[in-house]
Amino acid sequence: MAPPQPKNRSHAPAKAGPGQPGRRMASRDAGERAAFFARREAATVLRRVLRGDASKRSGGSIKSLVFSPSVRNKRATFALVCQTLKCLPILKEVFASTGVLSSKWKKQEELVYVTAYDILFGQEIAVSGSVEQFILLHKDTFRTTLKKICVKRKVSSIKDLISENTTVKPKPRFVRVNTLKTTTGSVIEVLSKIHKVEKDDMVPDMLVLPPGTDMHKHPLVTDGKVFLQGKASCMVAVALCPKAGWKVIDACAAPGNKTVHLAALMNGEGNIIACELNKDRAKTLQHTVRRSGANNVETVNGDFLDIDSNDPSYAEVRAILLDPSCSGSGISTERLDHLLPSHSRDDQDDAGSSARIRKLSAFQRKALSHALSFPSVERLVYSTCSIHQAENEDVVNSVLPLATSLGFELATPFPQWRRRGLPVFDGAEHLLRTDPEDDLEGFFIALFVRKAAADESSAEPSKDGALGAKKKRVCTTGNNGLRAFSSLRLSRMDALRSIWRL
Ligand SMILES: C[S@@+](CC[C@H](N)C(=O)[O-])C[C@H]1O[C@@H](n2cnc3c(N)ncnc32)[C@H](O)[C@@H]1O
Repeated sequence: MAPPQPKNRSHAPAKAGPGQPGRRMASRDAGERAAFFARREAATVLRRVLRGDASKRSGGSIKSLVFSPSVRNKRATFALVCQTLKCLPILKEVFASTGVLSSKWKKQEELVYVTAYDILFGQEIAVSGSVEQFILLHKDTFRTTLKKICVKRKVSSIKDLISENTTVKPKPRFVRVNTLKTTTGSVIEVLSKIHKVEKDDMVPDMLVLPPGTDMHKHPLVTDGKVFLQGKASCMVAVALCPKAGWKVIDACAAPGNKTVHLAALMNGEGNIIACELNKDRAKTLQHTVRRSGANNVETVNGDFLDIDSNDPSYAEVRAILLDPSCSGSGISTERLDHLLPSHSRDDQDDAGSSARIRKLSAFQRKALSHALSFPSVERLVYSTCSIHQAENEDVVNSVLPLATSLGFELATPFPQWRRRGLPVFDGAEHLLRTDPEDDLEGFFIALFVRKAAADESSAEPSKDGALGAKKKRVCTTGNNGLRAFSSLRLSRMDALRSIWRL
């Protein structure tokens, strides 16, 4: 029976020599110490993940919990948490049939699971922690039970047992070049020395790397020259297409990936007000803004709904990006939710989850109506990373009478994109959906454009067919290969045709 090997573990297995391990920490070798601490860090993260999952509250995705500043050995912790989660149903079955999990161990069951995974399936480093000793004491019983489970399920190895429900198609790694700090050309030059790098054919400054490419610690990322942002997420700011110099609100902004993307699209010119309700997430937002080098972003820790749209300081807001809290059902694979116990219970449509979606969509409607009330807004993007109609088409449909009365209409971002909104009302074809099958996450984008602004912009071009003597920065969400903000002399009609396909 071949045990599965851990992936991406930075603490290499250390061979315990005769006479080892010593009883005191000081005498443990580096491998033992690393394993000892990694198990405890992983257990802390696992507890938060499982509690969030059990209560149906989002306690944060596995990734966000692992990559929080309090976790020191992120890589090892991430690997250990994911591997333990993959094995969790089997481990629970083993503990249930052996009956060794007394109330004493149940109090620290996450550490028991992590250690059991690590000693039974991962690295067999025996250290003198009490949980480690407990697992070692029963190791042979656990192995015998595992063999019986394999026989019962008719699989030849534990590896097969574990991969039964956890295999996910690998996706390319998308990265966005932060043009406030560097150029796409220079990033390609650096990355192509070690990876196959391609330019995305639709989103400017987006690069596509092979699945599994780990960029988390790459200097380009830590220096803020590159952001690890998915393609669908990047389509949102490109769809909004704010002009350099505009005043823009990012209404629900943390962690700030779209805020700094907007800043880059605006070439750092103009003013972005990035609003975030949650205090801790507002700090993350500030950190993201600092890392990006954007100096036209003002962060506000507060409720977007409390911003008075009639306050003269917001009278010049021309564009709003509204990416509110949502169920995250479109990025559940990315968030590794398929590893969570609730996923396997197939309770996605139970009463608790419908109530949660109803509550979210009520907030989304309120926030979208509020965004529409800003007097000078010309362009407004509403986006979610949800696949639920209740958070997407239904929200847009419910505000359409208000939007129409205020002079807005739906426009078509990325007209060449095939997958549009669910056909549940006239005009849903303007909406955009992305799907995990497109190798992306499940995102939804609606673009509202104020008719007066569109009409004014679509006035006949001047005699030379250009926007004016000066080169204008023009945003396109159009055809393959076009840059989002190319310094091109485009005729007004051409520009509008490719940008705001109404
Ligand atoms: C989906 S996330 C935004 C992700 C962000 N746009 C990005 O790309 O990095 C939604 C955020 O909205 C915040 N939020 C929720 N309600 C809010 C409100 N009433 N006002 C401001 N922010 C809010 C949440 O705390 C959360 O950080």
